Amino acid sequence: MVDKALGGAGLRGQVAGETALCTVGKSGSGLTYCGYDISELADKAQFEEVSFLLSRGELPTESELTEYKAKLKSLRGLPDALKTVLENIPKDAHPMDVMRTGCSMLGNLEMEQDFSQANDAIDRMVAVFPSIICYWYRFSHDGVRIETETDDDSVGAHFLRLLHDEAPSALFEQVMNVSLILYAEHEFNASTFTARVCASTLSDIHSCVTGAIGSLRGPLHGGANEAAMDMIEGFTSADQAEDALMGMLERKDKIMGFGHAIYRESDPRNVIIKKWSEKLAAEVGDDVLYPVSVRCEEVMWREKKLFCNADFFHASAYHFMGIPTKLFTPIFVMSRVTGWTAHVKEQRANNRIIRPSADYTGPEARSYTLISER
Ligand SMILES: CC(=O)SCCNC(=O)CCNC(=O)[C@H](O)C(C)(C)COP(=O)(O)OP(=O)(O)OC[C@H]1O[C@@H](n2cnc3c(N)ncnc32)[C@H](O)[C@@H]1OP(=O)(O)O
Ligand SMILES: O=C([O-])CC(=O)C(=O)O
Repeated sequence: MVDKALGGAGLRGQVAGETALCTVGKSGSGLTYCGYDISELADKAQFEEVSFLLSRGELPTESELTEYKAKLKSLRGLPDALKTVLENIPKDAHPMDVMRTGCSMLGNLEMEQDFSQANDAIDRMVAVFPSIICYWYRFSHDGVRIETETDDDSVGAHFLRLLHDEAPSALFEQVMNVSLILYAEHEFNASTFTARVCASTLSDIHSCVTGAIGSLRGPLHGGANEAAMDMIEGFTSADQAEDALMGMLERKDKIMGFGHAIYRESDPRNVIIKKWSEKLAAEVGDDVLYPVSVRCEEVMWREKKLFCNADFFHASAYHFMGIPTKLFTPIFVMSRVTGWTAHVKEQRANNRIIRPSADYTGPEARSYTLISER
């Protein structure tokens, strides 16, 4: 039964299915993965434990984690045909389009033949997505063909090494770890719903993920971290940021990195990434971007009761780690692939094709006029 008050545009407030993977805005700090609170996971877990949890349903034991990480390490290499495709994508392409093409090409080369192969396909995507984006980025921007098979212990360190050609500091590796955990899963958000709709037709897992990447690309969803960065780096001080923001609000501009479709008062991921952004600011000696970000947060709450979502302080955090803005949303992909694919498996396990109805608002029935008489 649809709640009329909440229903309508954007399917807001309507239940579109069941999930055992995640709660958003219900218990604990407001976000849980398979019952585990996000703040505890971000504080204590490795991203690979979370990835294992989402694909296997339980946290790994120590030996399972060791084996799982060894498997991910062994899957970081790129097939030659995929390298060729990546080398042909222009430098000015959008990195999310590179991810979309990379995932789709992987599906051509390593097709999921039947659903029993899902976990192998998922592990491969988790392991190889950082290689895909960095191989393209370094080839198109620096003119080098990088070796993507590294010995780094974590997905986050692997990504940073490929990007910067050196092992990351312990702090940077930890921030990447936290970031990947925070972005891993979020119930029926737009990109996950895309993946589930695709899965409901019994399509293959690479098609589901390719579609989801397309949905995540938009600035109202994952693309907001890049859009937030574009905005804050234009501000020269906290006071100037406040003036500019007041003007934007006056003009009714949408402020990227603020607001949420489900959370009403805060996004539990914000307090976590904000803390790490502050640590990074101190580490790199920033005295502009972090204070500017904090002022934006204060102004938005004071003026509009709008709060930072997961994306806002990710912008400064990634920037402090020397990550180019256009790679921000691909990092989201590297993480959310775990949530998307868990939903694909959940959809498959209890499937009915997703096919809602529409209220018709077009013309009344009318008869066809021959083209010669129009
Ligand atoms: C990881 C993620 O994907 S988190 C989301 C990332 N996206 C962004 O940061 C983009 C900016 N934010 C937004 O566009 C929206 O807040 C969304 C898309 C996240 C949610 O959209 P909705 O569910 O429609 O928002 P909601 O119903 O809470 O909006 C209420 C009002 O606040 C306004 N509002 C919401 N967010 C913002 C914002 N960031 N800036 C200015 N106004 C806003 C809306 O325009 C709406 O006003 P209206 O009723 O006059 O149209
Ligand atoms: O849940 C949403 O609508 C968007 C979001 O925060 C996410 O996908 O992480």
